[in-house]
Amino acid sequence: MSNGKLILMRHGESEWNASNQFTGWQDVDLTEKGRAEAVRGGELLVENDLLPDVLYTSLLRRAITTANLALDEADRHWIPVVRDWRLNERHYGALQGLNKAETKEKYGDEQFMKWRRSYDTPPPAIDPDDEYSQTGDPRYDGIAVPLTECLQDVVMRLIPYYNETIAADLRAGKTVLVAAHGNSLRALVKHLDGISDEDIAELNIPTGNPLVYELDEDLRPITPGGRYLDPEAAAAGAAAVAAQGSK
Ligand SMILES: O=C(O)[C@@H](CO)OP(=O)(O)O
Repeated sequence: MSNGKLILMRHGESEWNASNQFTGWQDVDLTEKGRAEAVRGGELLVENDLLPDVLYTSLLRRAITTANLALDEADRHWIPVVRDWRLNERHYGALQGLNKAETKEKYGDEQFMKWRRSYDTPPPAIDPDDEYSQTGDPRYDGIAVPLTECLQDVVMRLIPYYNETIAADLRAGKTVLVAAHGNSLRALVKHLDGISDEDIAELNIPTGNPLVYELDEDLRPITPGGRYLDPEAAAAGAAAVAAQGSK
């Protein structure tokens, strides 16, 4: 049997994407534009004959709602769902809730980019009593809720999980939809494409645009970088993410 296909989908535009705030584990909703992106994502799945057999999501509303809207559009609302905190966005520590442009202005370009895109420098830790901390949130019962994470931390929580669960479904020939986040998907793409710790800084994932990977017998991408179902919108979307922080 040939391997299944892996479809990665970042959630549609969220309220805090629109207001340019660091989000991380904060559970914000989609905007109307984000909902429309999710529905368009579902249409693209149908147009490309890519109907998921199973859905993996984070525990965050923006990914869950994006998947629901896309799957409803594709008439695949009924497929099995696995939700796991390991697909959550990178925890943004004490930056959660802060405006990106103001943060860049206050700390300068270099520090801003280090916090946003360096592989191994986490932002300052959040106070567990901060209004934007997730400590004590019942959905994370039984796990050590992070107070901050760098991308390397996400790789270390996510890739073992991917290897045990999603990879097994792919080997069984399933078409797998992963609805997740900018930085958790950057961690997964880094692993799939073997991107270096330095080069991953340049990779940005657009909202609501399915990215499809066909995989060989070792689950390596047949086409490096995969294929966005709407490549033009993906290029514009990735450039917009890269430019966040500029006013
Ligand atoms: O705020 C966040 O959680 C992420 C994704 O929206 O932002 P960035 O692209 O700056 O890492």
